[in-house]
Amino acid sequence: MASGLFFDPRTLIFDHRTLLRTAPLITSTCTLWYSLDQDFFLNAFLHPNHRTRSNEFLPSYFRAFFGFGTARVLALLTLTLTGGGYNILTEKRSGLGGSASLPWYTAGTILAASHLLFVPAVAPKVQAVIEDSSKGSSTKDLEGWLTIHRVPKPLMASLPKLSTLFTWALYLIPVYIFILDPLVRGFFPTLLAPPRDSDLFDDSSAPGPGINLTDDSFISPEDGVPFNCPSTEGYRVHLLSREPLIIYIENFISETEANHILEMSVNKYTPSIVYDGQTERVDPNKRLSDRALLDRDDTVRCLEDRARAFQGWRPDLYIERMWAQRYNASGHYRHHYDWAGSLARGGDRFSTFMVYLDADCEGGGTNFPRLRMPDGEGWCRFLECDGKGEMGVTFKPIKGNAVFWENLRADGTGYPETWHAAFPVTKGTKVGLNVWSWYQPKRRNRSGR
Ligand SMILES: O=C(O)CCC(=O)C(=O)O
Ligand SMILES: [Fe+2]
Repeated sequence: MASGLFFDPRTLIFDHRTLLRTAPLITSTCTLWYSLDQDFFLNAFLHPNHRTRSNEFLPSYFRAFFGFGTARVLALLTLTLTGGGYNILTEKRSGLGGSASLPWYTAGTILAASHLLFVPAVAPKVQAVIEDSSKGSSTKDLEGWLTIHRVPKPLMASLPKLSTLFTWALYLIPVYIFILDPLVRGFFPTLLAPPRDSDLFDDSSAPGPGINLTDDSFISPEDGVPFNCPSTEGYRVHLLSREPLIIYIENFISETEANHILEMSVNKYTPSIVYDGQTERVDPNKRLSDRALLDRDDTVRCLEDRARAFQGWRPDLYIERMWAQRYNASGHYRHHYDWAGSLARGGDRFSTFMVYLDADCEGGGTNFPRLRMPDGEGWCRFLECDGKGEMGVTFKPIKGNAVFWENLRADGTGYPETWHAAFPVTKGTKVGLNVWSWYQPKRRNRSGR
């Protein structure tokens, strides 16, 4: 369970996992540094002014130097392989959030292990220096050994060998993904902020390719069609986080409503798609589920109404047409944001209700790796509390309940903490309902009217 053990600015994921994620980078940095130092200090023996005395002195120096040197290199390599292996295993086990970093940890660890392949090449040269096999020209053997440790001559003779450099660079990438990127987003949100509303919605500018919030195949307009809602509504709310706002809602939807939606969608499912900013496609690796667009009957209109009321009938919010999402065994949705940073293009998903319509399953929790586990024991009714090495907060799918969160800050930038996933369903079926509210500020002219 995330405990804030290591580093915890602004509730990002800085805990003991952070330390373990950075471990291979730290040890491979030490190896790189050691390699640079070794090259620097041993090269002094090759200086023409020292060479004659070096030839005499080097074998005995090497006998003293080499025991410690080898132990240090092997210890660092063992730590790198252990750290790399640990990250590979945990990323594989979580199956999701680590997906982006898994190839880098794997490549870095394979490359680190491949350093052992150099042993047959370097061992005879080192042995030759130690035993002074050349009888007075041990600096030649040293030269041969150092060359193996460096980038080949035509490139940069003073750099350590490429595999050491590459190992280091490969481990840097997951550290960027998990630590540097969230840090930058957390502390400098304005760097990624879209232009101000007054710049965006200037009537004098030509309309760009926009998200069409008047398209009723996409948005559920408030069209005045009358609808009946049962009078027995009643949900209980529990505040998980104020910033970003995250509220757990018990009984957001009644059993009758949930069953009705399950029935109306049963014959309408098609494979879910992912959108990469340009195209929509089915990608079972990222998202394995089926989805069904819901007709706007009384039950659905009641839910739209409930979602609007829950958000204080906030102006400029538009409820997206609702989709049921069905996950069978091994169904999942990898970590993602529901927001797209698309305010500039006409709107963005301001908030999400993740409603559990059916939860006759094992697994399938909704995971937020960048949230901190709240303290109260009471949360264990709704959250996975047994740890299992997972990160952040995982909501258990419970029929009728919902998780509500706001995706956007007041300035329109997305919250990095809302990075979330549907963990794989391991048994049975889970059906979720997405209720997304789009935000589109009213167009203003340049004078701000
Ligand atoms: O099913 C879940 O737990 C989350 C689904 C989700 O994040 C989505 O559909 O955007
Ligand atoms: Fe989502």
